[in-house]
Amino acid sequence: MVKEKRVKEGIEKVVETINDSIPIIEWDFEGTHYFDNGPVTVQYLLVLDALNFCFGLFILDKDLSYYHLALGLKAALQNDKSVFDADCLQKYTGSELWKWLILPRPLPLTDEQVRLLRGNFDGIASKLVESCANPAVMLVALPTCLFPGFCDHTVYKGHQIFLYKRAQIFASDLRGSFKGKGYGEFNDIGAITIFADYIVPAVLRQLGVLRYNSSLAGIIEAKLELRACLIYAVEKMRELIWKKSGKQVLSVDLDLWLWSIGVECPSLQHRRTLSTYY
Ligand SMILES: Nc1nc2c(c(CN[C@H]3C=C[C@H](O)[C@@H]3O)cn2[C@@H]2O[C@H](COP(=O)(O)O)[C@@H](O)[C@H]2O)c(=O)[nH]1
Repeated sequence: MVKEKRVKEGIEKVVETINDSIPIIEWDFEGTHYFDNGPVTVQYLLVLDALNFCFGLFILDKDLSYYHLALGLKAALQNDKSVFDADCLQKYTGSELWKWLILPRPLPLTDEQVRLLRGNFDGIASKLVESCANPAVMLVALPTCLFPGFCDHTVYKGHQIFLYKRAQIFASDLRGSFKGKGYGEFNDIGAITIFADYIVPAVLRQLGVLRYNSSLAGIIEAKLELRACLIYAVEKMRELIWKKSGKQVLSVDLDLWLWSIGVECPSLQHRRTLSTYY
């Protein structure tokens, strides 16, 4: 599916176009996220990223997107500051969730989403963050241990592959939201890779880095390969920028740039994916 020489050519072209540095996109450029500079924001982000999947289910409903989730949770929190307390989270049912998110219609699979929220949640997300010495690495490791819904790994041709999209987004969201301070202070953010969803591979395809036949997107194995190739290509892109200019760009910044291109390009062709992992 991916030819290394072509990937290399595609990456060289992109790096040349952006003049060895990536366009800086501000976190929450859309203005959709809750922020109060304290532990409630951490709780909000953990709940958000626990549910940050399976918008692919709304394949028949183009009006619903990630933004409905971010805004719905924000509105719920503005209405009641205790809405994400652990004892409340324990009680929600799937059908309660969609009413609570003020969505125009019921969401499929919400019972599964709520089950994942309950997970091993023993209360306070900010304490989880405070307990991590190397926050980025630990914040990917801990949720994947504590919450089965974050365990975005699979076996591929006899090898276990770890992608951990949503756990990594949680760490990156903390950093972005708190602007690198307090709960968002990370000394190891460089350890995080790009977040392998179904939008950024399509952006890299549009930019000429990845080439694939869109009919492949229906096959589970091909989807996994695509997500893995995305991570590979972005690591190569960072490497090339480093070699050419000595600049150390972060995958989280590359992600935000590429993701923002994807969500702001209505003509971008990507298949939404039915998965609780991404
Ligand atoms: N690679 C990558 N994928 C991301 C995000 C985010 C959230 N980023 C926010 C955080 C701060 C920023 O300002 C952004 O607002 C969501 N997604 C994924 O996209 C898909 C949305 O599909 P649709 O249902 O069509 O809206 C879905 O799989 C969702 O999990 C990201 O950052 N990177």
